[in-house]
Amino acid sequence: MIEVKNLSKFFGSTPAISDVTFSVREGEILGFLGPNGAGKTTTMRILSGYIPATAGTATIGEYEVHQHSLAVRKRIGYLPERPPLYLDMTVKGFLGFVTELKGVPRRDRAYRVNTTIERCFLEEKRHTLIRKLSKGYRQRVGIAQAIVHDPPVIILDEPTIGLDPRQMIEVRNLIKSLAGKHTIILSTHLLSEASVISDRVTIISNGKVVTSNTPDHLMKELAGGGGYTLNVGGDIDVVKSTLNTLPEISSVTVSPLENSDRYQVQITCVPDTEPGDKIATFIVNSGLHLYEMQREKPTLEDVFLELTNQAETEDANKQLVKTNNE
Ligand SMILES: Nc1ncnc2c1ncn2[C@@H]1O[C@H](COP(=O)(O)OP(=O)(O)OP(=O)(O)O)[C@@H](O)[C@H]1O
Repeated sequence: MIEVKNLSKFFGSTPAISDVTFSVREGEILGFLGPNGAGKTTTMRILSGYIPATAGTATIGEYEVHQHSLAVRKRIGYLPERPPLYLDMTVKGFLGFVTELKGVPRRDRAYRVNTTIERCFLEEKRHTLIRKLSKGYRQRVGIAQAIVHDPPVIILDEPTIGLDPRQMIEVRNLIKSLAGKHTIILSTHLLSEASVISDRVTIISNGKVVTSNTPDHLMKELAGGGGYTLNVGGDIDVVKSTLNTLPEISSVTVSPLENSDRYQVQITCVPDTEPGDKIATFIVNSGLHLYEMQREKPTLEDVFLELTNQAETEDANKQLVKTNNE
């Protein structure tokens, strides 16, 4: 549905994004995740037809966004970081006005406004002036203005920024309820947000895509299979070498616990394996006491920090080589 190929944007001689490539399938939610200044807003603005790219292409359906910016604007709903709301209008009045701007035929306007008010849970605020709404409600109106013309594609730039935790959950649930019928790109600097809402996550750092995958795959493939921490008693030497031969285990470290005859055993697993039962049975059958066993799973947070740090270090190294060569 959305194909972005080798997209770059320079502001003067500074690249905001370089060679950005990713795609989004129909009905999917893609989380576009990156730290501040990574290039998220720049990419969203190019996709929405607001600014041209310096190089590369972006297509929405069959339309290249720059060549067919009018056709593209009809097919997308865009929520910029700061939603363009008219504070002196009521929710209903404003959404009616947006349907006019977006070229919705007159006969369909009331229906579109009413359905959107319902979908965005704005019924009780329908006649309220926007200036009197809380930030959470304003954000819902921002999303409502993006979807009121029923576009197949929705682009949301940091939709929960500045909201309190309850409002964040409400807005996230609203976004999730839009998937399937719409294809959604959502930019965020919040890892937890990207992983709970998105079907797939594209991580961007320093203007470059670092990786794209499902939240589950990112954890499994990039942070390894995690492991187990055990607290055991008995003749540890007997099991240490044999544990190592289990195909699901990549390493075993044993350290004696202070003031005790017990040991802490740290086991690292091969990705995509869950050998917990096997390990426990093995320890107990070997005549050892198993006092405690804990699964240590890598978090997406670990992956994110590792990937964005790697990208920054690589960029810094390249810059150093360039400076040394000059
Ligand atoms: N109009 C502009 N002129 C000059 N530089 C810009 C402009 N817009 C963005 N940049 C630069 O491009 C880079 C990417 O900015 P962008 O706003 O796309 O990042 P972001 O990931 O959306 O960050 P944030 O989460 O802080 O909004 C930054 O270094 C920024 O300073």
